[in-house]
Amino acid sequence: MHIVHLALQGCLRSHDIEYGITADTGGHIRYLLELVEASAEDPAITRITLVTRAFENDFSAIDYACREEYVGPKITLIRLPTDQPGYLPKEALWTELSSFVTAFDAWLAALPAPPDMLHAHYADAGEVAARLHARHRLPFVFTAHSLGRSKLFCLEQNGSRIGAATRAALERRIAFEERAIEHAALIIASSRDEAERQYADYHHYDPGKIRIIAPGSHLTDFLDAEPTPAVEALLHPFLRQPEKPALLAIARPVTRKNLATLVRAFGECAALRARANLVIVAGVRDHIDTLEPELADNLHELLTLIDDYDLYGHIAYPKHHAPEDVPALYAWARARGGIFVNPAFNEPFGLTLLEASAAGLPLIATDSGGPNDIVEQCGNGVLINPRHHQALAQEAMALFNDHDRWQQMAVRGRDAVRAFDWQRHAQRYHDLLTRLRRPVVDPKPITSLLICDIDNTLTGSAEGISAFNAWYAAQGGLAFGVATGRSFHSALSILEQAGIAYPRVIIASVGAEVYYRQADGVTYRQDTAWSAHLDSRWQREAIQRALSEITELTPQGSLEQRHHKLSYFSDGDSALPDRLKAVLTARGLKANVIHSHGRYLDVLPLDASKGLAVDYLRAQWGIASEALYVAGDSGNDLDMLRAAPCSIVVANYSDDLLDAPGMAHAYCTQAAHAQGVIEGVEHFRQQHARRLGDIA
Ligand SMILES: O=c1ccn([C@@H]2O[C@H](COP(=O)(O)OP(=O)(O)O[C@H]3O[C@H](CO)[C@@H](O)[C@H](O)[C@H]3O)[C@@H](O)[C@H]2O)c(=O)[nH]1
Ligand SMILES: O=P(O)(O)OC[C@H]1O[C@](O)(CO)[C@@H](O)[C@@H]1O
Repeated sequence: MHIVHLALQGCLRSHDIEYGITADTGGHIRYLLELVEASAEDPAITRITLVTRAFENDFSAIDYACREEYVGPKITLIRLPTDQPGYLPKEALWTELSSFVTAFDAWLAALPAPPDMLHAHYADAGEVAARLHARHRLPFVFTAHSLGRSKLFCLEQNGSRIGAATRAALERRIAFEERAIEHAALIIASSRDEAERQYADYHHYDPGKIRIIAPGSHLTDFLDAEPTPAVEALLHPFLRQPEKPALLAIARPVTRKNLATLVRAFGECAALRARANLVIVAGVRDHIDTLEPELADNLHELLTLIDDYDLYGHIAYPKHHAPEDVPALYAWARARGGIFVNPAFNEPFGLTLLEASAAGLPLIATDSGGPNDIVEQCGNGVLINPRHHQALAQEAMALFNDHDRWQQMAVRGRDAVRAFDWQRHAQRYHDLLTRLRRPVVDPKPITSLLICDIDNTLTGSAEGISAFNAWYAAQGGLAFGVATGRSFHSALSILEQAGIAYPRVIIASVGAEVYYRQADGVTYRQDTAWSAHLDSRWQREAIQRALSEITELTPQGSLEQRHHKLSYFSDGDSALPDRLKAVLTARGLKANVIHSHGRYLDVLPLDASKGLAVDYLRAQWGIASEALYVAGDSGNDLDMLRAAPCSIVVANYSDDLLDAPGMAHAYCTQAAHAQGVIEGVEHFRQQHARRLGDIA
């Protein structure tokens, strides 16, 4: 397979990236280079070409006009010249897109065969890919890296003065993103926040086309890093007591990264200044005033704040650093019991958080964007509102004052961050590309339907999953689907991670959403008729208001809240659901309340539950009730298990499922997890065959 990656902005080269030399030379370049390196290891990938724009420059000694650069044995970087010869920031690149497309067309025409897939990185490349798609029907994948709507929203929320030119540039970028989202065959997001919140603000948002594959990082560089004399030489001249713990930030000095709030947090908290140093690594520069205006303005603001708070001797802000200094910078901070801080107004994902975690630094990060996912998965930090500098200072002091907590976070982060792995990313990425190119044809017609819960029903045993996949592949007209409390993206992520066959249908968010797999075998389409049906009797705001007064309920994280699902943690009292229903009824409100695992409590429209969604599907597909199998293990599976005649409870069940009323007909398997599912289906098939035999 030949994959062509398009990435137009910033200073892209094969090695020694000058991060921060321009506002657009940042994480997307690291992401891209590390992705293609991992991608090239797969023998199925025969060739990878990175295509960018050639430009002349006077701000760096590197030649960015050179037409071709070797990146690796299968990887080449091609630079295509456009009408204007000089460097252009991403806001001005749109003027060159037409001539870039013309140059790309000529390059394409000279290839012996068209590439198998295009992959566009960031809005401008997304627009180029959409135009190429219109001409050549080349399928393309889109990775936004940072979405314009989230940025605009954050700037507005922050009360920043948005000039007419900035607004126009953002609106153009958003229009490009809309076109890329509309025409891409597949969108790769890095986090649930990005897939479910950031993309959701777009008119062409189509959740079924988005897959979350978290990036990796060259973690070993950071896991094994040690402080170096070079880093000491960079930092120590700034600091009166370099041995003190440090708050460390590494980010391009763009407004979105909000480094000024970090300086304010430090400058205004005397206790923090007494306790720690502040280290800000914000790109590389020779003269501030020769940088792009946004970078120069932000650096001027930082210097002014440093001066106003008189932070000399307490803060380091080196002018230069080499790529190999970066792991050593984190290690230097770890050796002093430091903390990594990312106070961005919005961070789409945040590669620095992976790097810091691997280096063993606890995190204080913005609660807006990808850090939600990273901190939840790694359990090694706290999220803060990036507008509240006092909260940042308080959290830092609390962590510095609790060495055991610091230590736990450091250990947990180093361990958990290993899940962010480029090899695994590349495997899932290639699998999706292969399926897009050669769709798997589903057997028709569907004669029976198996709906399984995911967690602890399908998952829980790797051998069980292999057996299930092999068994399912041999089933003719049986369609397999899942019904889960997870969101659609979270469900797909766990299925892909666990290596479970792609379901034909996904009933997500406890029955609140239904998605069907498309003919391409990869993407899904949401059932909008089901959503419209749920809308009719759902008063979300009023229900949420009423429940906010119930002290035994604590809302789950914001990503668990869906349009048709409100999720809480309960105090475990089994009488709580009935009390909640009474509270709602007293206000003329109605909802379905589902309690599971003793602590999760989901409030759904009266017409939504796993069971109701399964029944809707059965009716739609005309499946006979004896040909519908459902399998589950816990409380939120109860209503579908009760309703289906072929009801399978896997041996490892919980929530006293079998003692619940209406479950006498269920079959409890001997085998646990996915093996139990196979056993259950076979059991009901044999039972059915015996009955037919008896009748005959
Ligand atoms: O002075 C600096 C500043 C940054 N970096 C490196 O540059 C990368 C920055 O990546 P990231 O923290 O992810 O931020 P962005 O540059 O803003 O990258 C964009 O693209 C990334 C990849 O998709 C996403 O993770 C981000 O959220 C998105 O804003 C990291 O490896 C840093 O170590 C340096 O080496 N030196
Ligand atoms: O701050 P913005 O405008 O969202 O842009 C994000 C920037 O981050 C990057 O990913 C940096 O690598 C670029 O693609 C882009 O210029």
